[in-house]
Amino acid sequence: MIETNTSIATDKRDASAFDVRAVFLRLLRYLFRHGHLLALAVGFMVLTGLIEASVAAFIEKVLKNGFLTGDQWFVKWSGIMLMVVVFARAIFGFIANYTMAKVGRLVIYEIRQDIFYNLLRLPTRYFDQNSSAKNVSKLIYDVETTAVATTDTLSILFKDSVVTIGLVSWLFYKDWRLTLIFLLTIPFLIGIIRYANKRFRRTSKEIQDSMGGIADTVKEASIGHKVIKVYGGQEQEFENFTNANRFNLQQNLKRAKVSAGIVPSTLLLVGPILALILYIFLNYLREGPESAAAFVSYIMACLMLMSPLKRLAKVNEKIQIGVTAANSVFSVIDAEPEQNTGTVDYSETQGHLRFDDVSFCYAQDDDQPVLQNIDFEIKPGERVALVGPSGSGKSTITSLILRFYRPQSGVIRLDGHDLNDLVLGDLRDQVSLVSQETSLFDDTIGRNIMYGMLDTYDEARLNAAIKAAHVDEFLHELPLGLETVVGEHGLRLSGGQRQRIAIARAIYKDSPILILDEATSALDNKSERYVQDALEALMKGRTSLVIAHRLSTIESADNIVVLDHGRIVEQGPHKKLLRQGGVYADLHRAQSKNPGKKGFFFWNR
Ligand SMILES: Nc1ncnc2c1ncn2[C@@H]1O[C@H](COP(=O)(O)OP(=O)(O)OP(=O)(O)O)[C@@H](O)[C@H]1O
Repeated sequence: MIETNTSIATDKRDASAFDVRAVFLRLLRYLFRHGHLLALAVGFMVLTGLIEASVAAFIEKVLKNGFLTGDQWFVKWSGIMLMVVVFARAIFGFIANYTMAKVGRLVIYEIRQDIFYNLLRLPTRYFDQNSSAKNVSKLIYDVETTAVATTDTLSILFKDSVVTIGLVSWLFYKDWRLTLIFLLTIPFLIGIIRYANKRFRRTSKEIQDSMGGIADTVKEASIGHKVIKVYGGQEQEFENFTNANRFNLQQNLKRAKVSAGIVPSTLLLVGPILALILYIFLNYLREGPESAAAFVSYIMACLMLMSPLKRLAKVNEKIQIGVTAANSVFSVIDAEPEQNTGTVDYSETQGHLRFDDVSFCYAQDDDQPVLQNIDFEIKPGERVALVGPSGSGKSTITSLILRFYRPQSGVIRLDGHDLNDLVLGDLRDQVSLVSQETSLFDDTIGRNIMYGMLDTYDEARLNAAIKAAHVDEFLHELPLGLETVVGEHGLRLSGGQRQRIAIARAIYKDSPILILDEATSALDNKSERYVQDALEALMKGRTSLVIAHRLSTIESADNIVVLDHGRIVEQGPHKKLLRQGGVYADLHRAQSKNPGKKGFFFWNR
């Protein structure tokens, strides 16, 4: 929650720090991709506007030709004329509204496509800094707001402008002096709009951020619902949610106040002017019955002008809302994707990995690097184990191999090539990862095992992976077998079952380099033995980097790299390290006395 508040506070300062014009033009470019539809919508809006604007003239005709002079032709045909006009208005209105809505939906579709396309290519750092809930909020709320506000703006600009121009022309035609008086209100209207603009831009940005805050809290409460129950965190979570929800309410109320204030302010301006017009008409222009028709038509036109004028007065609100949401949306589309400048096309690695004096920190301004002067190698087919207390940098080393991050200094080489020189996709094709958090997708077991490799479907290979990872042991108990959908994050499976699916995925991928991070931690003893056997077989002949908290599983490793505080404190095979009598030997002794303990709780510092 503290984080949410902080980010909101930071964003407050940036609320208007973007180029509104540039964002608006960019938004228009999305609309102009559907130029033909837009032209159709605008064309019919103009026609609809013209029809609406002609109502005042028609009323005058009805009063004059119908009531005063009793023109027979008019009396006979006026009903039909009215019907034709109403029908035309209905049909034109339908075409205009539907086509504009279609343009809006297409823009929403395309912006979402662009966001998600880039999201899949963003560097890991982006996800470290932006919560998934905020991304969801941008994709759903901000995109919708952007497109709806933009299409609404266009509708107002084209239809209401035509109605306004039509009615104002009619007013000028009837009496240009009175109309000039009426138009005196315009500069004041512009003043009100300018004031509202500023407020809107700020509150719109804050509303978007508060939506992200709400999404964050709900996501955390859903994912952590068990912890919340066990530790009685309901009150704390509810308080977090209340804060986010209240902030959202406050910002919405601020916006509503400005929004609700615009129309009354315009009415306060226009009211006295209308009274003045009434006074002038009744006192100076009242000449015979014809002037009554002209007066009714004139006042009608003035009153009819109110609605489009009000909407035009609020068009800036729409633009501000749309542009602010668009700015948030474009920030994801513009976020720089992972650097993939490598040119070495390297699809057949021998699996020789080497760290040369590698140092790394997550944030540039960190005083203490997370990894310092890391030097070790894994020759083709070798197995190297990383051990060390929690936070010593083991997972970070695996992240660097997969190039989720780049080291600040030193070089990591694969078969002599700097990893940065390799084509990113090629590098990752060479590596399989089974990590602590098993990432399963809400899809079937079969598709989870072949994730990203569906085009390589090979039944025999799939069955072999299922067998080797002991997935078959629980598969036959599931009525739908491989077609069983695992639920979000695989929540409908046990931890051990999830991990076996992840191992099967790695086996199916059959890549020359393996990274196993706590690969068997979620398995019971029986399954673990089976899986350990499967992994042993799998690791044979492959370059493997294993992070295991139980030393018993890595005794046979070719090299054991012992880390502490991001530095290698010793390395060598199991026996050598025991003989050396250093930290590894201490740890081994401690774990032998407490075979149940898996972690480095008693790490000797
Ligand atoms: N994405 C990140 N952003 C900033 N700091 C991070 C990030 N990931 C890890 N760290 C920090 O880097 C250090 C090393 O973390 P790492 O996950 O590599 O340790 P580890 O040895 O794998 O720990 P464990 O055994 O608990 O998994 C820790 O201090 C951690 O707080």
